[in-house]
Amino acid sequence: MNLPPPVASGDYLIETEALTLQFKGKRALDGLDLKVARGGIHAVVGANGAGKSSLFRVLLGFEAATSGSARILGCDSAQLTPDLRARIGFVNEEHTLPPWMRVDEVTAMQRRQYRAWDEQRYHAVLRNFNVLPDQRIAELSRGERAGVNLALALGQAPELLILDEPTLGLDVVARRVFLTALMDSSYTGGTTVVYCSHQMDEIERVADQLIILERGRLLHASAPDEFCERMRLWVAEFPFRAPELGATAGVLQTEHIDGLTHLIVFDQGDQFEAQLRLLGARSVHHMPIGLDRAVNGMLARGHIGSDCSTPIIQAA
Ligand SMILES: Nc1ncnc2c1ncn2[C@@H]1O[C@H](COP(=O)(O)OP(=O)(O)OP(=O)(O)O)[C@@H](O)[C@H]1O
Repeated sequence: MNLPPPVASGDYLIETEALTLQFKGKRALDGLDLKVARGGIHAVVGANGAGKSSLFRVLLGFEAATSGSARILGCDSAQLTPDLRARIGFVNEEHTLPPWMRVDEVTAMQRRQYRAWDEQRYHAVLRNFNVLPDQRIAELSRGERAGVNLALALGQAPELLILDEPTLGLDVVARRVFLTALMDSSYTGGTTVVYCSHQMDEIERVADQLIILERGRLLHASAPDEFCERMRLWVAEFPFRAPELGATAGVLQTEHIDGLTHLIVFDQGDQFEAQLRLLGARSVHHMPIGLDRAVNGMLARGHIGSDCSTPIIQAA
């Protein structure tokens, strides 16, 4: 793999410190400390309104932080030069391309603008969409527009690619193509990908690093497998009334199903069984859970509609 030279400040492509973005009456980012190392695919997840898009907007210099710092490719986000911008690709859910331009015109523009333009990579993605060169952007379907956007971003051969819910509106085949292209550009093209999505199946497939945001703060960061290994589904049978377990250490979510108590639990070892037995459980067993359920359990506790909105864990 042919990696570009390292950036300043260790080899973190993204670094934020106590980053806060305050709107009237709302705090989108709340003292966020985040480091994203070079290489791989980093998935940012969080409930609606957790601050994912706000983070991207501040990092790319589209929005000024209220306080704290945000650095991207070693440079203050508020001071990005055209040269640095050329090393960053960005795809957002709105797929904002000039609607009046033809696909071939937009492509020619990008080809001129980016010195590292990779024609092969561009066509490898675009050929999966039924897009004609003389079609105007406004005439494309939402999914086709997403495809053109991604092809353009990957053709740019960026050092860092930031994608804000890019697969919204894509059909299953297009989504697979998209994810394969992402993995290919990360593993063979040396692009570091930072990707935000609500699709856990996608993240499970492609992500090397999972970053969980909650209300503008970092709740967790690790490899997805590592995160799942720390989560367990415990199922206990209480012959009499099940005790209230919501406040028990590690318990993220409690459900009562067919007379059994189901608990999603973080970072608790075998002593958790003894704890449940002490509380009167007759039978207890546990099993691993997938990423979807694990993230769901983690986010449910701090969710805006939840009874318990205090985060249970700090960032790893
Ligand atoms: N211009 C704005 N004015 C006021 N509040 C805003 C503004 N932009 C974002 N917010 C608020 O900041 C919070 C974070 O928004 P953001 O778009 O970053 O969330 P998100 O994690 O991307 O959410 P989603 O998953 O729903 O796209 C939300 O509560 C949102 O209402």
